[in-house]
Amino acid sequence: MSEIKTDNGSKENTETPVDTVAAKLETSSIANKSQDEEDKEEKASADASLLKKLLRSRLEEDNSAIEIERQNPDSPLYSCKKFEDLNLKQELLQGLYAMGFTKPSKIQETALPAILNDPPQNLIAQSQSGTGKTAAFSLAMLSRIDTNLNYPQALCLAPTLELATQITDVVKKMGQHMKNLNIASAIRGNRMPRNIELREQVVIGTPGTAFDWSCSRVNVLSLKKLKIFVLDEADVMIDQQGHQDICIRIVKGLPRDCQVLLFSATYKNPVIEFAKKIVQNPMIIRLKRSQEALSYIKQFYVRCESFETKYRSLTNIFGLLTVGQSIIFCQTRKTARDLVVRLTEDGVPCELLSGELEVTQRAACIQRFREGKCKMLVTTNVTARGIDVDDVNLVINFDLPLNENMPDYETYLHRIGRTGRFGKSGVAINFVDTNTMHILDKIAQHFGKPIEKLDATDPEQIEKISQ
Ligand SMILES: Nc1ncnc2c1ncn2[C@@H]1O[C@H](COP(=O)(O)OP(=O)(O)OP(=O)(O)O)[C@@H](O)[C@H]1O
Repeated sequence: MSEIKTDNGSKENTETPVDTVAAKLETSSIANKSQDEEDKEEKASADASLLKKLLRSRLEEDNSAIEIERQNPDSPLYSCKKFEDLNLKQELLQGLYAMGFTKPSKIQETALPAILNDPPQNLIAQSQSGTGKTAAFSLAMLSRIDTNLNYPQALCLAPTLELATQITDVVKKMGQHMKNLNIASAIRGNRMPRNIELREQVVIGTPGTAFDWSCSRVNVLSLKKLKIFVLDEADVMIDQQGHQDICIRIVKGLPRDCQVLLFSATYKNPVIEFAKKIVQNPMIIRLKRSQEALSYIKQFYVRCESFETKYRSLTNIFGLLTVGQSIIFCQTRKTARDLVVRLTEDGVPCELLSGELEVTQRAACIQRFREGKCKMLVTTNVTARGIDVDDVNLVINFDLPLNENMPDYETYLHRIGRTGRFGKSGVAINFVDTNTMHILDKIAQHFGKPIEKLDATDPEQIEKISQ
């Protein structure tokens, strides 16, 4: 059962006869927006990040390789296999144990020795979501501050209020045994009286409010005594209007010896450029996603020139294959919605997961999928990043993942990596047309794995793919 919020804010049950589904989707508030607006994924990347955090149940560890770049050859380069070897304050170790952390994650093994060292080392770290970045910088902030001093010593910025709140929760948990630890939230709605300086040692918030508190109007947050500045979700940050400039202005106000750490889940060019403006002489650590999963996935492509032919191919495939759980990826919210409407009209049970839903509704939808209550999920790029389900054995790229008309390899890997997890076999089928055939070729080349042609009208071929 799913719920969709209507214009008047009331929630309705969408487990209704087929003919009303389209109408319901159409009446959802976002469905009335213009195409441009609805396909805009700006806020969606922050939402997706939050979604991942809400849904995450464990650390995402695989056989990723660490790549390190150092500008200062004197900075320490060793990996630390135990938290006990990091010279942490006892109460911080207790906090880690209370959180159930027994040993550092892969990114923490490499990043922590460098960032906890003296003199402080600046760092740019990139690894996918769920690999322990938040825990790493929370530990760094809590290690650097002196709780006997009542002024801000650590500042951490995240792109949205919700993401900042998630970080605050982690820092609170980790610092639960530290006496006199106080944390301030520099987020919208937290009003501060003018000219009364903050006494909290850690400040966590969003760029706009932090800037307001420090550089412009209220003047309650002095940057001058900060020992550590953390910028989280740099990739999401640059999607948010104006955040880049504000961050750069805040960094300009930091003392020279303030340690700067920047974290990002991706490492595309705009992120690198932004990172380099913020962080001087950084050590750069990147955790490269393992491509091992691809060995367990059979990849195919079907030539389809229109929505109609894609739809027919899809129904042929589902008519002939025994599918456990499947995810169908579309490029836009509109395509995803149109597809769900058609499938529902034809009596195929499926659910729509897209940016049209509130974050909590999305989390509930993914939860139903995880529990196996929903077997087929139709979704868009960004919103699907929180999905972590072990039983998906078929992924269909109704549209190939593109980034400014170029193949988006990372997203491709991420999408089809949803099948073939933990050595199970999976199938990925790509629908391509004349305009995207060259994109598929590039994807096959990039990963060095063949993508076989499939005739979706030939029952024998379809049956063979699952054997
Ligand atoms: N060393 C560890 N041992 C066990 N669990 C850990 C460890 N470090 C982090 N975790 C847990 O793993 C999950 C992911 O960690 P964390 O949120 O720090 O990752 P992240 O890379 O910051 O993800 P995101 O980019 O989505 O914020 C969390 O549930 C966290 O509590």
